Amino acid sequence: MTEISTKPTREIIPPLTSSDPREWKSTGVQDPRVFMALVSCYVIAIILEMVLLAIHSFAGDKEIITLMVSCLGITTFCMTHFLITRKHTFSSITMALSLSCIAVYGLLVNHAFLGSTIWMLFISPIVIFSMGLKWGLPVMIAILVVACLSIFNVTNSVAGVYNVLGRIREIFAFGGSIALSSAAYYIWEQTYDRMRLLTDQLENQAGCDPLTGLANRRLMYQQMERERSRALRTNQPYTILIADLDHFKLINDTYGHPGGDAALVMISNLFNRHLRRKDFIARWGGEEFLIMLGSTKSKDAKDVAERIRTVLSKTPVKYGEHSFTVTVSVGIHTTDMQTTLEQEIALADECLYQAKMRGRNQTVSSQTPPPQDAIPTAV
Ligand SMILES: Nc1nc2c(ncn2[C@@H]2O[C@H](COP(=O)(O)OP(=O)(O)OP(=O)(O)O)[C@@H](O)[C@H]2O)c(=O)[nH]1
Repeated sequence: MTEISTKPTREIIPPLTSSDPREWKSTGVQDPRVFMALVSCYVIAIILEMVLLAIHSFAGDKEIITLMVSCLGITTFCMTHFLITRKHTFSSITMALSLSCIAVYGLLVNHAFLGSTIWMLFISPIVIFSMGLKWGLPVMIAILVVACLSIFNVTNSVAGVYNVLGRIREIFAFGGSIALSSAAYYIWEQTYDRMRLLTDQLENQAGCDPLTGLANRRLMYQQMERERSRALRTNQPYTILIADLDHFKLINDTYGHPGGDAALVMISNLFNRHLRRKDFIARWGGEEFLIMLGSTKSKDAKDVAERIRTVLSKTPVKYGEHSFTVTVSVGIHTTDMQTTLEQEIALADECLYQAKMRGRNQTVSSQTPPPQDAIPTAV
């Protein structure tokens, strides 16, 4: 008996919006909640810096005031960049690196800037979550090495107040924040990947026809809407084919419902094999398929439909010891970008009806001139 595969025969494209920081680099932050969370981080950093600035202004320490004003300027610049582009990688890395430099500078040059390395504890999560473990961890280790060299080379009066144990403690805390951030990132990545896999599986199941593994109507509408926006943007027309198997009731009556199912699976796989990966195909109804050919003009679409029709009529369906052929009628409509998607589907359906009326096992396009005998002759 023909083996019935219930595996999806083609990859279902997941929605574009993502909460995965690994994708923000190219798409920018799409999720409004994540966007607001990141903006809040910048606002909190600005408030903290303003409070520190106010305290040091009160104390009248000019050098620290200059450092705090620099921090404030950098954070404001990074937040503005993020608000405009919605991409946070550049902003967070700029902020993390420049604040590290200021912290190290404060430690080395300004002896009163005690505890500046404490601020570096915030830098590890920002860098690791922005760049990922692959790049973030080496960057953080490099910053840690610089911090070690700096903190143990302090020759000014800080050295007196800041004993060796204190320095070791600060470096240990900084190293600990790197280790903790890396572990948190790793756990998050594993959990996110697992969740993403499960979500994709659920989405696939919700959008798939269980028998053939093709997209169902719901998913097909989403894919068609996406292709339609692309076509309107690029001004490249797409074509809709509606293919309906001929006399399928007879096949069910002759070979039973399982025989009909085997034919549907074999035909779906055949359609898939003869279409490009960028074309969309769905099981539109019982023995009806809707195919959307992206960037395809009427003439080329007609060739594709003819090729599918011919191949199908020559390929026998094997079911147990039975072997039989199935034919298909196809309605074709190429968009003129003026009508709605529903109207275009209706026009392709009208062509399918014409193909059935003209005797089945044929293709009819809305651009095909009607047969000679249908044109009334002038008297
Ligand atoms: N085996 C099987 N049959 C199905 C499935 N869905 C619909 N059908 C059958 O497909 C047949 C469609 O019959 P009709 O609508 O009369 O069309 P037809 O016999 O193909 O005739 P034309 O379309 O006019 O050529 C019905 O017998 C349905 O039971 C399915 O999932 N599996």
